[in-house]
Amino acid sequence: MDQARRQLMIALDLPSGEEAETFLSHWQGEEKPWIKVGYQLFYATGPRWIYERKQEGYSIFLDLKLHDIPNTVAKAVESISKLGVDFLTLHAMGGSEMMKRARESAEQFASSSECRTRLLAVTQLTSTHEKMLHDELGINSSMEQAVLRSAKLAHQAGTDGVICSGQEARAIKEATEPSFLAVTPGIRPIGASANDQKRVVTPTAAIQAGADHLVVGRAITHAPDPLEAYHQILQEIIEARGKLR
Ligand SMILES: O=C(O)c1cc(=O)[nH]c(=O)n1[C@@H]1O[C@H](COP(=O)(O)O)[C@@H](O)[C@H]1O
Repeated sequence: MDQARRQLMIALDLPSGEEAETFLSHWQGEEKPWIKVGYQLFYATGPRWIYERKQEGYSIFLDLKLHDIPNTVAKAVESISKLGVDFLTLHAMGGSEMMKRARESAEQFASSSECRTRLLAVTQLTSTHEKMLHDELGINSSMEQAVLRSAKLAHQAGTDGVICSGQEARAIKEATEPSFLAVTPGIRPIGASANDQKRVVTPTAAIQAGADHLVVGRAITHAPDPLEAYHQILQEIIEARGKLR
């Protein structure tokens, strides 16, 4: 898979396995895209569907945003690791002990170290803005400080990277290390509606900020021609990468 395709992940926020498969048939004859499966599709289909897609050769990001006591999360990671998914999310707000136990489980239950499920910690959701952080969550720092605090905690606890907005990707890389993954949802091509997202950036801005992967849902899934929308974003990634050199 070329670099740009590896970087672009489609959030398959769709209601059933059947609809997801019909949607993915747009890519027939092309390399399989990276797919992210979140609450809606996972609760509709379950682990078997994920396992089957993995067997078909999809790279899968399972976005279950685990957040519970350390033992419960460790046991969940144990079950999920057996599916062989590539990425899995958990909330950094669950704390360092929870994240460490998750990492231990992922290592223990991977069928080999190359296929260990990589753990990504959610810092602050991209639907959160600074006023919400202060007024609703009781966090009295700036958004960047709050995100960096979670990212450093996740890094120390042994996660492979974080979910953040492209607005914070650069600062996270500087505060941790370049290989610590910055995966950025809240991607909006110029002119696209932000919907419920608050901290949005364009594909170009995310690449310029050093994002490793871009998660794109509605800009592709709701497009009249999803494959064309996917290719337009791929092209934008390729051009932005070209300008980095
Ligand atoms: O963990 C995620 O993937 C995630 C974290 C976050 O902070 N913000 C966020 O939007 N996401 C997910 O990324 C996708 C974004 O979808 P669109 O807004 O439609 O592009 C959704 O599937 C969200 O669940």
